[in-house]
Amino acid sequence: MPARTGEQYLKALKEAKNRIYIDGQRVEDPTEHPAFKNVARSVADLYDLQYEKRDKMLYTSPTTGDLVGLSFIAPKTKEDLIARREMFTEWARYSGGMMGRSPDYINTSIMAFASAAEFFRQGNRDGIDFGENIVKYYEYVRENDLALTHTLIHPQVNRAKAQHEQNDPHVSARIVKKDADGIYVSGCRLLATLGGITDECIVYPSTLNKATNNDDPYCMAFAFANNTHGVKFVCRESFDYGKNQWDHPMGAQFDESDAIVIFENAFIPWERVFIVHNADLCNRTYRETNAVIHMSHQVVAKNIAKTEFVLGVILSMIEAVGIEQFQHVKEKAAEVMIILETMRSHLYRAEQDAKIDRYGNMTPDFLPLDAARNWYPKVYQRMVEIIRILGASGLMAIPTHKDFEDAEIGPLMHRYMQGANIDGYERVQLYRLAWDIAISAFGNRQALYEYYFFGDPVRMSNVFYDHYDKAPYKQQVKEFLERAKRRAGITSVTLS
Ligand SMILES: Cc1cc2nc3c(=O)[nH]c(=O)nc-3n(C[C@H](O)[C@H](O)[C@H](O)COP(=O)(O)OP(=O)(O)OC[C@H]3O[C@@H](n4cnc5c(N)ncnc54)[C@H](O)[C@@H]3O)c2cc1C
Repeated sequence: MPARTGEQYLKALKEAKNRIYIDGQRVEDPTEHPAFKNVARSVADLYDLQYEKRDKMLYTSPTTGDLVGLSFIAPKTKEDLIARREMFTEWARYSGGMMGRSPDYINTSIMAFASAAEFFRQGNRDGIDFGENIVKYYEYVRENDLALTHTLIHPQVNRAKAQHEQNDPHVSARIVKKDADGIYVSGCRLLATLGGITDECIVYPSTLNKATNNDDPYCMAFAFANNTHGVKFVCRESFDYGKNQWDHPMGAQFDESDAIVIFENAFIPWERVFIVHNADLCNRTYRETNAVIHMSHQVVAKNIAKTEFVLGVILSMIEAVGIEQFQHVKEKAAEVMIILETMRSHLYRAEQDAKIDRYGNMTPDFLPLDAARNWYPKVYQRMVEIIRILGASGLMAIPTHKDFEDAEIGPLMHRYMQGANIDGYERVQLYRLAWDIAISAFGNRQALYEYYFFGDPVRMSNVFYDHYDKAPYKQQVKEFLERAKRRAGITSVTLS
């Protein structure tokens, strides 16, 4: 089947009857429910965008010849990588980078997993070829253009203990039974962003939390349709308050929702299982399949689009209230410009230094992408802080559209909310956008998302440190000190 249209996506979501819960109630139809309908519409728009810009966003499927989404491509050349990045950028720009979980994020990972089928074959058992399973699943998702969410982490019960050591070892999702047809899973996993409105979910091993063999029952990778019997998605309360997009420009369109996923003896057929009872494979999955690199490529492209958008908001605010001549204002806007240019440099270096990996894919250089994904969680916090510093009271003097419509106070708002060269109506709309990025529940969730979505940045930085090639730099210093000793005519010091 060729790439989906928005209408096809919405129809499938409506018909799936996934078990989604919010605020103590089952959601019958997310395409009509106030917490999900607007963001579902945004995802539908992304699918439609693939057709509006088909030359940039679709490619010919190697198996069916249909035109499918370019985010699924297994890149073979640098041109493929660049084309894929341009596709990521198109989707990211639609939301100003505020939809972290547009489907391209997961699409890149299943492409990498399928390319690395031999990695999954290391876990083959009982006549089941896990490598074949992942290849077939990738092709199924690509040909049906499905939207996927994923869950990586165990519930936050007691982080000082492994899963098998927990007081209640049945909290985190685990394999409770296996038979000739598949596995049965019970327990809980976190945190499925977009889970309320996706077609399927993948349970992945964590990128950071390494397990021992004692945790084997928790060590698995599998996929399932969201309407699988025995699966529930419990979504957090919505930050889409049912307002119009003028009042809530972000929350009313892009609140992706985050869901707790609960399994109650859920049956997963073998063909959807990729790793079973195997801590060793789980610990190595991301690095050895290169999935983390392809996902980082999407993330960095998305974050460049996000930085462009935040910069645009900051520059518009500066102009709106005439604060451009102040030194610290320029300095702060320049900070965001420098973040943008630095992120671009990371991306371009990663693409420029890309190489064919052991699976035959043109794979970006991980080091600059890894640096960018370690850095952005911190600098994003600074970007929204800059919006707050430059916005000041303007971020609170934000009457709603209804205020502007009111016969009595509307004219007052037009006049008293005006900016340097801008009418009050337009200025407030701009500042409401800034508020929704930097102040609102939606905006604060974005900041938390950027900080944590790829894993705990503290532990990520430790992994970065551990893998970094430190020897050349220590050697340089050693040689420098040796030279100083030679020049000073010192050979050794005798301790008295
Ligand atoms: C908005 C949002 C969306 C997300 N979306 C998804 C998603 O779609 N899919 C998904 O799978 N996950 C998602 N996540 C989860 C994300 O992967 C985790 O938040 C991240 O891996 C950190 O894990 P945690 O939240 O369990 O924090 P914890 O691991 O519980 O950490 C809590 C605090 O304790 C510290 N800490 C805990 N253990 C250790 C340790 N061993 N060493 C050092 N410090 C430690 C951490 O530094 C942190 O400060 C999302 C998270 C957020 C906030």
